[in-house]
Amino acid sequence: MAAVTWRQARCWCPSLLQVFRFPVAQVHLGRPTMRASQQDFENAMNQVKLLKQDPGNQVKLKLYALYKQATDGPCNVPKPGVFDLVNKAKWEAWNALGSLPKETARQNYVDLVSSLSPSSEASSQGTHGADEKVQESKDIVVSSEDGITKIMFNRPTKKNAITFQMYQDIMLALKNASTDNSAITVFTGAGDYYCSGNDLTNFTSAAGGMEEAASKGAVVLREFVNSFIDFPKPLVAVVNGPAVGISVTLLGLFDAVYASDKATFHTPFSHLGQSPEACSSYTFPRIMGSAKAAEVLLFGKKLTAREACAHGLVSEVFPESTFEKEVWTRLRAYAKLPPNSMRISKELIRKNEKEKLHEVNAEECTTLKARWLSDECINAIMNFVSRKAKLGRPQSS
Ligand SMILES: CCCCCCCCCC/C=C/CC(=O)SCCNC(=O)CCNC(=O)[C@H](O)C(C)(C)COP(=O)(O)OP(=O)(O)OC[C@H]1O[C@@H](n2cnc3c(N)ncnc32)[C@H](O)[C@@H]1OP(=O)(O)O
Repeated sequence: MAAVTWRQARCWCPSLLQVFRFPVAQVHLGRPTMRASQQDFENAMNQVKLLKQDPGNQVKLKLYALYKQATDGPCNVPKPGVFDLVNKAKWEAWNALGSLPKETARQNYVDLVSSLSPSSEASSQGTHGADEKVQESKDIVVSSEDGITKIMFNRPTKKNAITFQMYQDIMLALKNASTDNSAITVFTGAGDYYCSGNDLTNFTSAAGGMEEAASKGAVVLREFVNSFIDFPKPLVAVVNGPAVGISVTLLGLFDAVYASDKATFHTPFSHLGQSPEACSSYTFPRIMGSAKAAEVLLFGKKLTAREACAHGLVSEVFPESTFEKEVWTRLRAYAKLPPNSMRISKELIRKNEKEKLHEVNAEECTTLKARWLSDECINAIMNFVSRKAKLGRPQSS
């Protein structure tokens, strides 16, 4: 429906840059709380006016929506009538942003404008079209095809363990995916593992002392998990093999989890002297009941894919031989569903617990920061680094 309306709108009004006037003078912004400052935002608005090439109607609609969200907040004006095609298309684009925070909208606006400017056209961020790589980074590969943005852990020789840089790349990928043309976003892993969790050398290789690394780690982790809590589109995990640590706990924030029958789910936090993250101290008991969650989070009980499915963490398990084919066929069909409807439904589902999730995330990060400085954790990491310990093997003291 939206596409038809938009096509009609385009016929009626070829120059939508004129229709979407960006009222710079009317901007009243609060104190910026994220990275894009008011100045960045205003610069971006000016940059839009200087664009040499028409960015296309889709992009202009997106810019309009982000601008309105950043300045006025969520759309709460009446929907224009069916014959007011242009304003209806603008309203729909704005409304689709749901309760996206003003600061995030402002940041996304700045990012989108910067991706349109000539200097960044050749940069690594790409243009979010169909079937193309949209983000180049060594260990996180992002591509977009058939309405699906795929974010792939791509460090198979290290079982896709997540480095500090990969946390940053994933946050950027999610930010881009939240406003790109795709309907759904999918995480998966390259090679035999889905992901072996946090790279245990993140802390040992960090510059500065442990105290500094732990403080930085807590900040990065909080921001990282926030980007999953706030992600507005359907988020799906295609778990192709074993998953460990944070790659498991994050699944509680996904909308659907499809697993190969060779996948396993392991959260060995006590073995590592650590504590749960990614809101799992809240989501896991809700998903699987407190008794099973305790086994998993306190005692590090590894779940098979079928067990994880029986306990509600996994949506469906597929035989390894047909896993990729079946899952991607299904996802391509899901990606054809009306995107606004999916976003709005997700927002309804998440709305009532978003605040709680942010609260839990903050508390888990504070707790983890202290854990990372504990002897229990430092010993466990040193044992791993010096090859004395691996999951499943008894730990030396
Ligand atoms: C400045 C600080 C910035 C911090 C940024 C934010 C921090 C956020 C932290 C969030 C907290 C998350 C908690 C967790 O995720 S806990 C889980 C951590 N993961 C593990 O404990 C897994 C450790 N790995 C293993 O036990 C085994 O490797 C394995 C996964 C069971 C696989 O065993 P297998 O025998 O099949 O294979 P190898 O052991 O030979 O592995 C191949 C190589 O991969 C390296 N590897 C694997 N996993 C990790 C890992 N998690 N961290 C670092 N390296 C890993 C392994 O060492 C091998 O490397 P090699 O070939 O060079 O020896």
